[in-house]
Amino acid sequence: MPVLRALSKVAKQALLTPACGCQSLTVAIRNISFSPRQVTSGSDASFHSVSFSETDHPKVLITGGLGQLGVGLAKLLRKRFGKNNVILSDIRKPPSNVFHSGPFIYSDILDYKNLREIVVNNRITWLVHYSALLSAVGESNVALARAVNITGLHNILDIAAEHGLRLFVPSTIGAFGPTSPRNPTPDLCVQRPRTIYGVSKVHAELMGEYYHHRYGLDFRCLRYPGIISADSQPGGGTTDYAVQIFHDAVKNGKFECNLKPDTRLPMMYIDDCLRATLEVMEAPTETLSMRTYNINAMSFTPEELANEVQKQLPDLQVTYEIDSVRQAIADSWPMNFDDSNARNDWGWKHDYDLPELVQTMLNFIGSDSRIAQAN
Ligand SMILES: NC(=O)c1ccc[n+]([C@@H]2O[C@H](COP(=O)([O-])OP(=O)(O)OC[C@H]3O[C@@H](n4cnc5c(N)ncnc54)[C@H](O)[C@@H]3O)[C@@H](O)[C@H]2O)c1
Ligand SMILES: C[C@@H](O)[C@H](N)C(=O)O
Repeated sequence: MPVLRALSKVAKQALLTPACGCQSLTVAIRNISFSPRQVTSGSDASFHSVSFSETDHPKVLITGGLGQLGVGLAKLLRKRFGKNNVILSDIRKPPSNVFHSGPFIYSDILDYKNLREIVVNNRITWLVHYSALLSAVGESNVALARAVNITGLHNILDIAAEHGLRLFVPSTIGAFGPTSPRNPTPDLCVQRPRTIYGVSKVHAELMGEYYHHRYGLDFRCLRYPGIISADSQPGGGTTDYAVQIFHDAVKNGKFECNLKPDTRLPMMYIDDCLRATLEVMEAPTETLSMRTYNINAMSFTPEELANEVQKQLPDLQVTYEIDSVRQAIADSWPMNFDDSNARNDWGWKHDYDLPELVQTMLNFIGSDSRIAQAN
């Protein structure tokens, strides 16, 4: 007991003044008798208990890493920081190529103790929080979406604040709703989304910014548009059609679209999205005038995308069978995204517009299916 009391005293003394200048705070303790969930001051990562000066590179944990975006991000970060400095995690079993490409670990974000153990044992300094249920799948299981997207986020925020991590949480065009300005949608405006996904993402933006101002958490957030990738499948979103069209066009020459032909949404090729994520994580604190930024590349309708694909594959037949849930969601989302703050503050610039996107996707999927046919 005296040891615990002494440790508790040391821990209390270590509490510093939060960024807002208000009194030092201890975040609620979760089952830890002598280690208060303390958080330290300043809006920079420089106070970290394991700071970048102690290690050559950040030590990164990616949650929900087996979805559409995580594997690609791990590849990019491993190139930059070294294979063993980036740990992918998920609750699913990784395919063998992913398992053998670098460290993988089981992590359920609803298990706070397990998360904390991973962060401590691996001396994590950056946390990229990708676990989520996306918009369409969230509407089919609201209770699970609420647990993963909201309760899970609370665990992540507390772990990150307690261990002085730099935390990236993606938000989305889905964080806006029918009463937001839709063409274009600025960073700061009314946000009244009508999906559990959108509500949970607005909550994440606000909680992250609150922890930043109150406790000095180095929280960074980008609102991604719909992301289009060739080698990874989307996980139940409203923008999935813009990935599926390429696979169906190459394999069957036919595509049935579940959104109306004139549904305009902001979109981005995955390489731009992952690069933006790395860039905002590496941006010097003083360049960030905000903690949540819109980023964008292009904006198109299913009809415009189909026309561009048909320039390469003129025989492609496109029909429309509208999914009412997805259509209602899409109709409430931004048509165009104003990302001027990201461009001005930390130099965001996309590489892929619609023609390059289509060419790249067709090259990738075409060469993949040629390899499959040859085998
Ligand atoms: N893909 C897009 O178009 C897009 C656009 C905007 C924002 N985002 C955001 O980017 C992030 C990654 O998106 P994605 O497309 O890779 O999503 P995804 O649905 O493909 O993958 C999410 C992953 O989370 C995992 N997961 C679910 N419950 C979990 C739990 N309890 N613990 C740990 N992991 C769990 C799933 O197994 C899955 O692998 C998400 O937060 C998403 O909201 C994605
Ligand atoms: C836009 C994004 O957040 C995701 N692709 C979805 O449609 O749900």
